[in-house]
Amino acid sequence: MRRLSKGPIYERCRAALNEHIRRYFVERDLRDTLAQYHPQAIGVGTGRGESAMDPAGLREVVRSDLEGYPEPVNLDIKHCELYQVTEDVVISQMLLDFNINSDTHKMTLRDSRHTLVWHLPDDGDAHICHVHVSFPTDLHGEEEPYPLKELEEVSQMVDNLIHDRTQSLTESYRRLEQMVVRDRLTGMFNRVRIDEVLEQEFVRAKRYQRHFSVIFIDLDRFKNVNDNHGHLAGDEILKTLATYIQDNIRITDTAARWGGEEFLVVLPETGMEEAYQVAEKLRQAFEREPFELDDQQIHITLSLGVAACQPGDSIEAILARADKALYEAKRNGRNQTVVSGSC
Ligand SMILES: Nc1nc2c(ncn2[C@@H]2O[C@H](COP(=O)(O)OP(=O)(O)OP(=O)(O)O)[C@@H](O)[C@H]2O)c(=O)[nH]1
Repeated sequence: MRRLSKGPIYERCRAALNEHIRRYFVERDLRDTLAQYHPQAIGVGTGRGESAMDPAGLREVVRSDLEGYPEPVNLDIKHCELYQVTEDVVISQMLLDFNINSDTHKMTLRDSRHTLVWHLPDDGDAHICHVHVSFPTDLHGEEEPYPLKELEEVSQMVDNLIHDRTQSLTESYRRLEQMVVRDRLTGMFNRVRIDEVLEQEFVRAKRYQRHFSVIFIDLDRFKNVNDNHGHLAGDEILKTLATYIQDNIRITDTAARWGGEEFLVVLPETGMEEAYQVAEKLRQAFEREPFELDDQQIHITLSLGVAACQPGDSIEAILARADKALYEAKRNGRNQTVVSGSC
């Protein structure tokens, strides 16, 4: 634990502490005060003991304090120190004298110690994770009334808790993202993700005068497969094709299920000629792959349409050309690759 006297962490924590003093002791505003507490904040003293070991308990103590005496509190901050515990956890410790003197309340408290554990995330506001208040009147013998050491342990615990929560949030976010950008059946990216990739590729190609190509891939006479062998068999073929495409493109290429039995591959840094070769390699190898359906071996073919980004293009125009090329491939008898324009 290191005492802070200057630097960005010091300034940030000092500003948060000043704000806390204003909200808690001057404004006495419950909502604003509670907004500075981390949802998992616990604590409150006095002495060594803690009276609120759960977040709801702590909030209740704050509420009854502020509602019990809503007037600004006269206070004299006699001493204030900040200690850094970890990269984003700081402890502030203040020694205060209070003086409340109204018609209904009269109280003077000297040398009250307020210790707060702050979490200062890189990407968010500072929050109070732990509060400890102690009054010297609670001193028994040699007992340490301001247990910094213990708070260090508590802050470590809070730090771990926040770390765990962040991890589980990241995991939930990842799962959610998977649900949003992945196709349920094949596990491939869906339209949402490929649209983003197209956008990025398009911007990059335009800015740096680079090129890229796209390939539409469509199963031939797939309806027959569904009709003759059932929808589940059709699903298996879609899954096989998805894996097959993934396994046969470069790591820098992105493939997605565009919809139904149609797939799209985006190939950065790839001109028409090269994209055509990729498409043909996929087509020829897939044609050779036999499928075992209802004790029959069948071969399924692909039709492919290729287009490359040209100067003055738009994403819609590139996709429209690739789609037109695919349509040509179907019209010309299927099981072939057609490029839009010349290679
Ligand atoms: N099993 C299965 N079939 C699907 C899925 N999505 C689309 N299909 C089927 O894909 C077939 C597409 O039929 P069509 O558009 O007539 O195309 P096609 O039979 O492949 O004929 P061409 O494209 O002209 O060669 C339909 O039978 C759809 O039901 C899916 O998720 N699973």
